[in-house]
Amino acid sequence: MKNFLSFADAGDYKALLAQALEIKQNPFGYQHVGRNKTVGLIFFNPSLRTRLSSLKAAYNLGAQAWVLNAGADSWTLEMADGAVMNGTTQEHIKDAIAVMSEYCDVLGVRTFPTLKDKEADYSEEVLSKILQYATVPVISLESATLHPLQSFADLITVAETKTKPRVKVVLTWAPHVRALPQCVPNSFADWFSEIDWVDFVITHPHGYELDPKFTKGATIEYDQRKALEGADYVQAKNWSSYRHYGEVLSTDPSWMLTPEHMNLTDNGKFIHCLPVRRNVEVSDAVLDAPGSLIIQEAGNRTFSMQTVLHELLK
Ligand SMILES: CCC[C@H](NC(C)=O)C(=O)O
Ligand SMILES: NC(=O)OP(=O)(O)O
Repeated sequence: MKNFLSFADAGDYKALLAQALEIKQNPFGYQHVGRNKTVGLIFFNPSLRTRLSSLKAAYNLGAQAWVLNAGADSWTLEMADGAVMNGTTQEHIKDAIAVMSEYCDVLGVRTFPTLKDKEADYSEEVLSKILQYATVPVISLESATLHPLQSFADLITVAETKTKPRVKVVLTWAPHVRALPQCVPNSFADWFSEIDWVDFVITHPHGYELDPKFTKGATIEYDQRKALEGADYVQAKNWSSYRHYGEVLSTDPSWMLTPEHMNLTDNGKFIHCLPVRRNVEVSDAVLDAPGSLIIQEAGNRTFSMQTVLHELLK
């Protein structure tokens, strides 16, 4: 593993999953790997789970860690190569990333999409610059198109709770009051389309089709109720349109997940990456039900990150 940016970087996902389940059972058993190492975390956007679970993962592994909120704690960064920096930007990203690489052994970076410039976002323009200038391995803490640490934690959660050899996993779109990135659903599809013991279904209104490069192997079902029939796991998440880039095409409240929706499943368990707009995306009754795994799923963010750090630092 050189960097951790997508499912492809997981390599043998079965081995990585087994390692994660072992680390979860023995979280302090690998401190020789992190001793005398430093984890750097740069956030260009807000975070609770990713920020805190990454620190916890570093400490579990015996490493030190620092966090930088780009633009708030640091100088205003210039992203354009060749720019004449006589305006409001005070430091070029090429200098900032090269310098931060001097202060850590692995660099985690969160860089959300613009949701305005589809070409820039889907070419991962900012992450590509970071990869170009970093001199240490890079971990995506959610990039412009993917969120691999979240999807890996989701896989850990499903694997450790499933009671059947093969499970039906459904990703359903949910309404929201804002335009959100496609990163979480793209990444969930990037991972769950490839797991050989999962039947993977994506359901959403017309116009919310994700980039086909992530949804190969998934069944796309526009009828949410039909998609939910017999599901073992349901992940709800809002995303803005990929085709009509960044647009909110629907706020249809009938897509909000309720117990009536979950009654269509096969005693299905519920997951959501959080943060969630309660009673807009998903009802309290679903989020707080015995079959809701949202807190266990959030807890598994520590172990997805700790496993990746172990692979990159060992
Ligand atoms: C983990 C989720 C992060 C982000 N959520 C919001 C609210 O921006 C998203 O939807 O990608
Ligand atoms: N799920 C997740 O990544 O949460 P944060 O955005 O709070 O880190």
